[in-house]
Amino acid sequence: MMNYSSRPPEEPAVHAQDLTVVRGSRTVLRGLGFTVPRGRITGLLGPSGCGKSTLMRAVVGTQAKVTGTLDVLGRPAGHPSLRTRIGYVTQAPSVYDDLTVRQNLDYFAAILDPGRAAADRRHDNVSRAIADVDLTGHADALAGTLSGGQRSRVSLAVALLGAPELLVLDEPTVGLDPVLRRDLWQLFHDLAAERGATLLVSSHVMDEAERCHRLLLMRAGEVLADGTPEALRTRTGADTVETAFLRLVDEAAAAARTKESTR
Ligand SMILES: Nc1ncnc2c1ncn2[C@@H]1O[C@H](COP(=O)(O)OP(=O)(O)OP(=O)(O)O)[C@@H](O)[C@H]1O
Repeated sequence: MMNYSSRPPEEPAVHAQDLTVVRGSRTVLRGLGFTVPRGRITGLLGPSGCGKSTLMRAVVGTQAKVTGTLDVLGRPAGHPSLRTRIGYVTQAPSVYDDLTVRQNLDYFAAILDPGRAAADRRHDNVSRAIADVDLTGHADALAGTLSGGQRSRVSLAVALLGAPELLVLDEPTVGLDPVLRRDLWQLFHDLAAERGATLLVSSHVMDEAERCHRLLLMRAGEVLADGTPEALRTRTGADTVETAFLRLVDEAAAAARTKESTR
C-alpha cells in the first residue's frame, strides 16, 4: 500500500492555470494560476468565504463547473487514476458514529485493500493510522462518543490509510486545543519529510501560516500571493504573515483603484 511517488521534486503536485469555478450564479474562483510543490506543506490561507474549500474540491475532482487547466499528480483533476493517490478530509468529519474508531478504519481499509490475504497488512495499516493521529487510547471507543476534534482525527486517519501521495486537508485544526494542534502540525511535517507526501492544508488562522513551507494567500476568489512565509514577509516588509496579508490586500485594492481610474 505504500506507494509514495519518487518523481522528481521539480514536477509540481498541482498546477493550475486560468482556473475558474462557477457555483450557482457566482464566479467563486477567478482565473487562478499557482503550483503546489511535491513533498512540501502548502497552506491555503484566506478569510472565510474566499474560496478555499472550492479550490480543494476542484483539486480532488469533486467540484462541478471547473474551467482552465488543473493538473494533479500529472493528470487532469478528477482523473479516475487519482482516486487512490489523494487523501481528502472535509470540514465535516465523515465517520460512522455507531462504529468504534478501529471499526471505522477497518471498514475503509477493507475497501482500499480487500481480501483475506491482506488481513495482516490491513491490521497494521489501521493500527499505524490510529497511532498517527494519536487515538490509540480511544481505538475501541464508539465514534459517536468522541469530541469534535477526536472525530476529525478519525477522518484524518481514514485519509492516511492508503498512504496517499497528496493529502488535501480542509481546516484540519479547527476546534483543537493548542497541544493537539501542535501535534497535528508535527504529524504533517513528518508525513512530508519521512514519507514524501504533499500536503495542501487550508486554514483561516494566520498563525498557522508560519508552520507551512509555502503559502497561497487567497481573497475573494483570487490568489493574492504565492511563496514561502519568509518571502511574503520580506516582500511586504512585515513581521508576521498576518500583516503581510493585510498589506497585500491594501496593495491589491490600490491596484484595482488605479486600474479603474485609468479606464
Ligand atoms: N453551493 C453553492 N452555491 C453558490 N455559492 C456557493 C456555494 N457554496 C459556496 N458558495 C460560495 O462560494 C464562496 C466560496 O466558498 P468556500 O466554501 O469555498 O469558501 P471558504 O474559503 O472555504 O470558506 P470557509 O473558510 O468559511 O470554509 C462563498 O462566497 C460561498 O458563499
